[in-house]
Amino acid sequence: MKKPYIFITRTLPEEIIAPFRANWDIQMWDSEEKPVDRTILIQETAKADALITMLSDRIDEQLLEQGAQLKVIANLAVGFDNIDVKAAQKKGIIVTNTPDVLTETTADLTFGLLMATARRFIEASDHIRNGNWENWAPLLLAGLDIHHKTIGIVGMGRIGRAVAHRAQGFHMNVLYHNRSRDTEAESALGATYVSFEELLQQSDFVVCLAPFTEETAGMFNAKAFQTMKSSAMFINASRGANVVEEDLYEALVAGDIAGAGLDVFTKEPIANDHPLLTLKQVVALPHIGSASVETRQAMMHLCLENINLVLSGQQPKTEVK
Ligand SMILES: NC(=O)C1=CN([C@@H]2O[C@H](COP(=O)(O)OP(=O)(O)OC[C@H]3O[C@@H](n4cnc5c(N)ncnc54)[C@H](OP(=O)(O)O)[C@@H]3O)[C@@H](O)[C@H]2O)C=CC1
Ligand SMILES: O=CC(=O)O
Repeated sequence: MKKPYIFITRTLPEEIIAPFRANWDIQMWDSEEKPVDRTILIQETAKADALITMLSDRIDEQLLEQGAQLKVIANLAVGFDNIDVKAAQKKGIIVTNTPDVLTETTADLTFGLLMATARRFIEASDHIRNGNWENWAPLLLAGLDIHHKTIGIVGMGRIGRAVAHRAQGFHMNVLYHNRSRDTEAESALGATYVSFEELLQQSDFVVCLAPFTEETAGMFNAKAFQTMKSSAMFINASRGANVVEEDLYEALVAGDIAGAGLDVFTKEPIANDHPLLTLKQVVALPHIGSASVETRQAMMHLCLENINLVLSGQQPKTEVK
């Protein structure tokens, strides 16, 4: 019998893939960093029983139309805004993602990014490397305190709750905003539910962890930044398109807010001459929220496990509904 054909849109470590080669015919795009050519992806989709995709791959209706025998798409991410899930479901194709296994790692990075922005880690490191450190000085690279401040989390889901847990350790006052209240998070984390506007008005650190959807697109715009305290900082670790980047730039230049920590951008990779990158009060990271070796391996294992379950007629562990 013909083995199922699996196409992976980036090169993943062979030791993770190897155990599956006995039962599956597996091909990988031959680059770890460069995205697969669209034409190749279309050709591969036409042959594949399963795809492992990256968040940078656009899986739209046109592509899905080619998937004559495609049964499952395993996205190597918890976010799935790169996939037209409705179109996949219409074709009977199951979509899976990688929740939970990346929650703590992404929360670590998000809180670290908040700290790096507030305490000016990157500027401080550059200060030494550029040979500018002349002496200890009373206000040299003085930043903002984090402990006992107010953090406002927009998107108090799995990662948001894990960030709130870290904030508790810093004795922070935790506010959150979701579309619906999470009373469990309120009692477990001492978090207070507020409207989006109240969160913006009261928080010292506004942290975006809501997924990219039609509702969240551009929710951090000029009005939002003008509602924030001028001493507050904005941290985004979910999706760049939740932010109007031109408005963020203007807000930082005008002093409407004090700084921004960004792991995600509307266009990734962001151009290295992007105006945001010219501002010293911006800490920018190349979308590395879940990037620990252990977690990326766990995400790969989960993708493979989901495919295995679907191809053997069972329910995947983490289907996107
Ligand atoms: N930087 C990185 O590398 C990573 C980024 N991510 C991003 O983080 C996101 C969150 O992941 P995770 O915590 O697992 O997801 P969850 O689904 O657990 O949490 C998302 C939260 O967002 C809330 N939400 C949804 N829509 C809105 C809205 N319109 N306004 C306010 N809140 C909203 C949801 O609550 P409710 O439904 O009640 O509104 C929910 O609490 C992912 O979608 C992904 O984009 C994830 C991993 C790594
Ligand atoms: O951005 C990363 C994800 O897992 O979603």
